[in-house]
Amino acid sequence: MSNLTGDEQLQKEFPPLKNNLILRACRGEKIERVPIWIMRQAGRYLPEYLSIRSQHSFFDVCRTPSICCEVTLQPLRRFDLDAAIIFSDILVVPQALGMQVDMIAKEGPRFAHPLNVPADIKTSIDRNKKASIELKYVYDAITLTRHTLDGRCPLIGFSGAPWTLMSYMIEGKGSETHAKAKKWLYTYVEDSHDLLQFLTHFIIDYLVEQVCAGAQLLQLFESHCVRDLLSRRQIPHVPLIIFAKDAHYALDELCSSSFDVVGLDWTITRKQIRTLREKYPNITLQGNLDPCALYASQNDLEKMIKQMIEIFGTKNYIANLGHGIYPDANIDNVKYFVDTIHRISKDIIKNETIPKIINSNK
Ligand SMILES: Cc1c2[nH]c(c1CCC(=O)O)Cc1[nH]c(c(CCC(=O)O)c1C)Cc1[nH]c(c(CCC(=O)O)c1C)Cc1[nH]c(c(C)c1CCC(=O)O)C2
Repeated sequence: MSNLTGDEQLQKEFPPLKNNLILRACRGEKIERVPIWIMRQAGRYLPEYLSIRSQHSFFDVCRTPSICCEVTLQPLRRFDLDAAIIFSDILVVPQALGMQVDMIAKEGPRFAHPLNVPADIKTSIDRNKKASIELKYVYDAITLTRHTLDGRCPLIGFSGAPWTLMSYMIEGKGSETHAKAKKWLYTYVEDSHDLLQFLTHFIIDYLVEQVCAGAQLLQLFESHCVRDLLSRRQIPHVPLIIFAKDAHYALDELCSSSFDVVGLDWTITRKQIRTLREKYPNITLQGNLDPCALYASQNDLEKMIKQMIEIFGTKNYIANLGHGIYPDANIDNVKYFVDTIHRISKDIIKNETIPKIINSNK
């Protein structure tokens, strides 16, 4: 393991951290309230984000550190969040490798030339590209944002996982079935393996550089099947979160791999959560409120939040949605979600400690 954690980051003289709740939750330490952040917390449900997007394209926002920093901090001005996540997208990686990706309004990302056959890898991907060079704008944005945060809370870096990225590179856009990408796996076994291997190395360099630039946690997005790709690699010591959407069949694998935190999507049932809690008491779980719960009345929302905290418990837990927030989310309810998680969990933790103090005085 590299010794990067404290020392190299300190050389950048980042301001001291005032709120390390989420880092403590990742380590299963004592916390005074449950930490919360929201997937896609910077995004289209915020008018101030839409205002920036009316002047800059999506990838221009990602590539301009000052604008990226501004957008990253927007949700923190409104809500009492316990982490910031650097504004970017998982598809900056295929871009860095030489593929053209455009963000089309109301449709999502589109690749100009997706991979159709293995021969396309040679023409579309430049294997000499280095994550440290091609994605420097991300590291600059991370360093600037960490300074601007002024220690308010930790900054999360992220990447798409290899199979998710490979799937996008082949499908050329989001896909329900991933049939084209899965067909590759069966038809071009060696080429698929080789591409995944290459992406794995590139992504690990990318994550390491993000930590060097100031990222204090990392989240890996794997929208499909997952295998533990990081265990033997040199990721500097920051907590690693895996969020694997639709991975209900792989939860055991995720919990027994080398991740510190397993993010659960909103379809994971209470029964499954209870089982995971019993089997893996030292794994921190993250999630998993249905993003649609934000459409509910605050009364109903509070009930759902209470239930969620009851099932997850307050220890080894990071509250979040079970998927990225939707563009039509109700902003008042987002604030209510964040504040209610804090309020309810604070009360529970207080009540848990009072009887112990009384007992110890006896
Ligand atoms: C698959 C995937 C992508 N991007 C991402 C994933 C993995 C998570 C998941 O499964 O949703 C991850 C992502 N995308 C974005 C972030 C920023 C950080 C954050 O606030 O969480 C993160 C972490 C910004 C974004 N990425 C995108 C937007 C909206 C684009 C816009 O501003 O026009 C944002 C804020 C666009 C995007 N980017 C992607 C899609 C499919 C889309 C279109 C769908 C949509 O519109 O929500 C690829």
